[in-house]
Amino acid sequence: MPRSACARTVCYSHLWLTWKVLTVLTVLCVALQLLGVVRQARDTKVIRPADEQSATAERQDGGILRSIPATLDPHQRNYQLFQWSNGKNLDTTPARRLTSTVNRILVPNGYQLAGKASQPKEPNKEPWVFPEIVNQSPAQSEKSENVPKMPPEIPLEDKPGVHPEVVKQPPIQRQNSENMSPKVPSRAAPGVILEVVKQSPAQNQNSESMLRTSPEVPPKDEPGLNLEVVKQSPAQMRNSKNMPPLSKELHKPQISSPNGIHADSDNQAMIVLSHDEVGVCRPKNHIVFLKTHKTASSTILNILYRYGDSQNLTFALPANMYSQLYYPYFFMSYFVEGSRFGRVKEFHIMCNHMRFRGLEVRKVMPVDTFYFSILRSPVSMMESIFTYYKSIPAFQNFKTLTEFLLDGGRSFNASLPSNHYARNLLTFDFGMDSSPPASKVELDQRSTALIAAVESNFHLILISEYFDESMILLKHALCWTLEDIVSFRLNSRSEKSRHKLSPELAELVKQWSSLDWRLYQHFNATFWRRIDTMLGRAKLQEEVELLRARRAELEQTCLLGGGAVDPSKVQDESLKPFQYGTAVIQGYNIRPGLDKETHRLCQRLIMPELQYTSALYTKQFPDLVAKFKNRAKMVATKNLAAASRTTTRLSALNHNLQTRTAAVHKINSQSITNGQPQKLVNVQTLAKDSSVVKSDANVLAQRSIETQSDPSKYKAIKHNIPS
Ligand SMILES: Nc1ncnc2c1ncn2[C@@H]1O[C@H](COP(=O)(O)OS(=O)(=O)O)[C@@H](OP(=O)(O)O)[C@H]1O
Repeated sequence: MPRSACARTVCYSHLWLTWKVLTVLTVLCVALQLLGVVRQARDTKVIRPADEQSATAERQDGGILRSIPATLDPHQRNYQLFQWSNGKNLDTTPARRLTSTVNRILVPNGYQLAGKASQPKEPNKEPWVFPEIVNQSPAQSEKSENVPKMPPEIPLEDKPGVHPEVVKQPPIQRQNSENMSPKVPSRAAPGVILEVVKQSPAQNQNSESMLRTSPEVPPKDEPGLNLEVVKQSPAQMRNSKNMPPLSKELHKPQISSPNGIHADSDNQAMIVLSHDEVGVCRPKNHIVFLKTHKTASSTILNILYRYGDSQNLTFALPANMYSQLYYPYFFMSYFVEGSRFGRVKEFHIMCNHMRFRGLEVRKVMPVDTFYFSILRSPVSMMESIFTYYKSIPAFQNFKTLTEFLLDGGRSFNASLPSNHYARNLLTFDFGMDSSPPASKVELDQRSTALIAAVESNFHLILISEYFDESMILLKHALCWTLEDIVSFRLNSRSEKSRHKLSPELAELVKQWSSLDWRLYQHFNATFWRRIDTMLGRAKLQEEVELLRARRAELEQTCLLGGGAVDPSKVQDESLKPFQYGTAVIQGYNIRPGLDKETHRLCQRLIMPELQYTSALYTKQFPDLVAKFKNRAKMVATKNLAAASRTTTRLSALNHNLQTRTAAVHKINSQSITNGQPQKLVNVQTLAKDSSVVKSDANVLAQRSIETQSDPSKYKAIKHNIPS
């Protein structure tokens, strides 16, 4: 073969080989790509509901659920990954999330419980993170103009008794603006139906009951479980026979947890919450209680205060000795005293009024925090609100709630300060948009979003109408004792300031606060399902009776007259409850002659919110209180000096005035003698000067008296409502 032909053959064979290899590689690539597409499609199908829920919740809750900022510290970041991780066996609602993380409860991704660090991780339980959770969303950029940049320091020189928020408060309308309000989901609305999809097969058996109580189903047309619950009278509530019908879960086989609590085998959230890996019931000490308004929340606050106080736990108290966490602003971590500069290393309990914003709360509280709150029927709540907040613009011009409701909102201006109290207050407190939905479709979408947001941020929602039952549920959730949850009814109106609403007016309230009504209906139903799955009615009734017996015993021991009295009859001024609006808030008198220990216990049981908050603040921050007192003293001294200067000026002016008056009189009498007109105008000017100086002196003197008194009283204005 000629050399050239030989070279060509070699060359072709190489090319041929290369071509063949390339062809094989191409085919392989295409095959791999196809495989990838198929797998992705399958995965997407599996995860879509949860994905949609977390993504939609993020959009809906208007700042409660945001994407995870890269700037968060690893501790916080890990918690968030835990919160919204879309693991195969994790769920977004706290209860099921907990169920699916047995032995690793409330431990973020990658974290191991103490003493278990060396344990191998269970790969199938390792939650994986959905990419869009990590990427920052546009919603992440804070709408900071809606919240104060720093806790507004109270300049003591400023108007005494006036809460700075009254002055600085932006129109509530701004807080409800689109920026902060949850967006209505564009994709399939999350919520109950999606939850059913995500449930375990056993849970799915109960999907019928879940769907029945879904907010998608109009409550009016559905005489289901929740309505039966709602319709009960207080007398019925006390009788177990009249409790809502048992939900299906009760008929399923139950297992006993190590401490004897019965629980459904596939729904162990409550057990998991309070038990560690070896099943030991450990009292929970990291707690957030969203203190909603007019829902018996002050009674719960007292329970939490007593528990934390007796165990020397640290409360996340409002900065600057406020009584609320700068409500109605959206909560910011720096509203908490000691949260800045790492002054307080660990907070245990956060429970003062706030407008909830989960992301900010989680910056303050540890990862294993238990979140709970309480709801009350918007109907009885509205009656209470109207009496208590009578001075807000919405109610000012109406003599009765009936008149207000019959007006149908014609004179209601949502943008006026404090008017948020008048409509969908629960929704507002949970940090959501409380403006009324424009249509039934919007109501469906927004209430679904609201419920989803509450479910994803809270482990337990209690019901005020079933207060004692709620306390039993809470006791098990926190692994506390009966003694820990016993309480006296606080912040309660006397009978004479109560007005019963007719069924027709009750219907008007449900329409007026339609979001709150949906929220209440949903959680009323889930409350009873919780009872059925966690305890069973018989056990619940047994424990409720024990609780009531203990309360009766304490009432006999502690209370003079055995019960509540009107504020005018409260003997110890320091234990008088805060009075507001046209409500008459009752208090208690302690029986005399008690031993020191019992007296102390009784005193704590009846201590109203403001006084207890102030006492805890003083206990936690004695140095700051001393500073406040010093500042108050300094301001008082300054004011006194100013007042005395003014008095000196006043007497000089008076003297001057007398001299000038005498001079004017002299001129006038000469004028009269000479038959000329009097120059009275001079006298009037002098008198005016004198009265101005006098009133200045009075203001300063009053201010100095006020600032000399207890600074906590000076600042503890419970409600930020202009008088
Ligand atoms: N244990 C118990 N069970 C049932 N209801 C109770 C309980 N304790 C307090 N209350 C009632 O709760 C209303 C006061 O609620 P809050 O303390 O949340 O009010 S506040 O927002 O802190 O001002 C107030 O309601 P009204 O009396 O209707 O105004 C209280 O009577």
